[in-house]
Amino acid sequence: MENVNVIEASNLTKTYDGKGGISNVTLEIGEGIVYGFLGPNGAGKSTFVRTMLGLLNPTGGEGKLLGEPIGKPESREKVGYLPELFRYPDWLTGRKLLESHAELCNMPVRGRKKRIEEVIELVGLTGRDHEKIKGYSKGMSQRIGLACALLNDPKLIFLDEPTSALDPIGRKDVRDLMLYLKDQGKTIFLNSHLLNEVETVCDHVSIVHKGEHIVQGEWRQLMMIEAQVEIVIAASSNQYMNQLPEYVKHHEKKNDEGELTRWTVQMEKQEQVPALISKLASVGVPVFEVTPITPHLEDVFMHWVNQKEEGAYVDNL
Ligand SMILES: Nc1ncnc2c1ncn2[C@@H]1O[C@H](COP(=O)(O)OP(=O)(O)OP(=O)(O)O)[C@@H](O)[C@H]1O
Repeated sequence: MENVNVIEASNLTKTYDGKGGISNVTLEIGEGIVYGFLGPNGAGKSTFVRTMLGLLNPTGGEGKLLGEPIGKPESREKVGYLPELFRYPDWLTGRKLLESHAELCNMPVRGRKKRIEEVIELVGLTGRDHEKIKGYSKGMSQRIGLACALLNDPKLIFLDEPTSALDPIGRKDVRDLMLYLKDQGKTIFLNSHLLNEVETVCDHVSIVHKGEHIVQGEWRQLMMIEAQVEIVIAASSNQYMNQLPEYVKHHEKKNDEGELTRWTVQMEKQEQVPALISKLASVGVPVFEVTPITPHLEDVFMHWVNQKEEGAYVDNL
């Protein structure tokens, strides 16, 4: 099967009287990807999504959803959207809201009831769907919003900060739902300011900051901002650790564990890790353990923001 891009943006820009918004976003997202659009409040995430959905007119560039130019109603036919701030008529019950949504999106009458049951179950509102939205908690409101976004069985789903109003259990439920949708082959575009949320569910990530598209790539690769490892060696080899090769930027003894000692060693690149291990082995240092140290998520984020500010070309890793 031909691999079609589900989302395409080319220098897409939307500013408000020349200010704010988001500028020059270029990206391509294939089918079945969970894509994280990560940035702090005000970075331009909602502006980008609303522009892609044709709710705002771009001030520059182009975009396509499922092969159709943005702005055309066809581009939205198989798209679901959970806005960040939404208000539904709260005198309706959850079920009535879904029924009116089914009407709005022209769902065939046959099969509607079944689909409504399905989404109610999917978002965990079974048994609460006959209650008025007025009495829903924040978490339940978010769930009914998700149910609306999924009702038409979309191929592509935009979720704008879907867990920001939720407690840890609610967050986990939404995360599990995203993973379930991914398993179903859906493409998900997730706006989030939560590093940890993006890390848990997204394969690919864009980092956005102050209206700028900073970097994009596989999250695994974006995380490799430095190569830091913990090494456990025989205590008798400690002396050698003061004569490490030049590419070792920093090293520090963590603790003594009887016959063994634990060190942290920092290099510039991941590729230098095997070289260091060979070097240690070649001079007879017994290495018992080498464990990569994952950088803090905040450090990863700031690393890429600083790179951009220093003018480095960091697009498309
Ligand atoms: N309608 C508007 N008129 C003027 N400026 C706007 C408008 N909407 C957004 N902005 C500005 O554009 C920038 C990006 O806002 P946007 O809401 O897209 O960011 P965001 O990353 O989604 O943040 P948040 O998660 O807080 O909504 C901000 O500086 C914001 O003040």
